[in-house]
Amino acid sequence: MKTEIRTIGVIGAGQMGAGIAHVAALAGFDVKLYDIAEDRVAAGMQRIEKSMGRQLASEKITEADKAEALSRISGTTDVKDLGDRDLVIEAATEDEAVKRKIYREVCPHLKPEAMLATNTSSISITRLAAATDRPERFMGIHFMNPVPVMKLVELVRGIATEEETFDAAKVFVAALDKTITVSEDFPAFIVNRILLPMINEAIYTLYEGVGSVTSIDTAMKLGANHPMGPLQLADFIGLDTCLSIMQVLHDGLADSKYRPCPLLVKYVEAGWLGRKAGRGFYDYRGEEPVPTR
Ligand SMILES: CC(=O)CC(=O)SCCNC(=O)CCNC(=O)[C@H](O)C(C)(C)COP(=O)(O)OP(=O)(O)OC[C@H]1O[C@@H](n2cnc3c(N)ncnc32)[C@H](O)[C@@H]1OP(=O)(O)O
Ligand SMILES: NC(=O)C1=CN([C@@H]2O[C@H](COP(=O)(O)OP(=O)(O)OC[C@H]3O[C@@H](n4cnc5c(N)ncnc54)[C@H](OP(=O)(O)O)[C@@H]3O)[C@@H](O)[C@H]2O)C=CC1
Repeated sequence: MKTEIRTIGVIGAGQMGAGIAHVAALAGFDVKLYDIAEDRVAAGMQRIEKSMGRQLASEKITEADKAEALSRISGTTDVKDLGDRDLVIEAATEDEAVKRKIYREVCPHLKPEAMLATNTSSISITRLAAATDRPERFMGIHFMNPVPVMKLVELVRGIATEEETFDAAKVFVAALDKTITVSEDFPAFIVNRILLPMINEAIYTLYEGVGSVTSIDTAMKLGANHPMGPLQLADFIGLDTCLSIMQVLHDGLADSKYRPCPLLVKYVEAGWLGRKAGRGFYDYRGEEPVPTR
């Protein structure tokens, strides 16, 4: 069944869902942004407006581009509104139970030929596909944060993903002017298999008192030319997402080297989830970010 993608649904209006809606609308696709609560959808729409404002300010887009793109995005809390979509991308919380529940709710409303994809950072595509009614038209389309800026999209096929699904995804990602890399379906794929253990090691470096928040981030920004320090990046990603990815690696690869740092667990238990919670390894509630330890 050949899939021509013209209309997009995005599930989850958080930082990634909003970013995916942003780039798809700018590329000319009609987008419906779904979340469970009106205030979440509204927050996602505001995030998109702000992010397009940055691109306007730096003359990456024109006022007309912004206005046309925003007119292509509509928000909804009614899952039935996704029934006319050619491709639905799930970008909800990195929690397998949440994702599986979403698929059970959404699939009965989708067109038979619609594709369903997940922006998961780490979870088995094959296992998630088995929770849908369309494993042959399901795959991982993994954007990077922040979506409007990062060139990479990681494509991951499940064991049942059909070739025309993969082909349609490649055409869609190319239309967004993104570059793909293809990962096999193993825990955390390529980017996060390499990046998150580095972030986890930075948290261990802090936990063991080898360095402070400032000295660790300065070391990697100036010593390894990273654009963000690893602790700053962890806050940017979200400490709950970082912990989920480490748990997927630890459980999936059964190697103690992936055990999440106890300090990361503590921060998540405290609700200090990073930028999105106002506080993580840095406190973002003042003028400038201030280390929290
Ligand atoms: C967890 C997963 O599953 C996978 C992942 O995503 S892992 C995380 C991958 N992402 C990274 O590693 C990001 C690392 N950080 C960076 O690349 C940079 O710090 C950054 C691009 C985020 C910001 O760059 P910077 O030079 O420090 O700041 P700044 O100059 O303000 O921004 C550069 C551009 O990015 C844009 N930008 C910055 N932050 C942004 C955001 N949160 N959302 C949208 N655009 C943003 C700015 O508007 C600016 O765009 P223009 O050129 O159009 O003006
Ligand atoms: N953060 C990052 O740097 C990256 C994350 N990802 C992946 O993208 C996905 C989203 O991450 P991110 O945007 O950071 O997460 P966020 O926590 O920012 O956003 C998740 C969104 O999903 C919503 N949500 C929760 N449950 C449901 C549901 N049942 N139906 C619809 N929406 C729901 C949340 O609402 P509420 O807040 O009310 O729970 C929230 O708005 C995850 O799978 C993550 O691993 C991929 C690349 C990078």
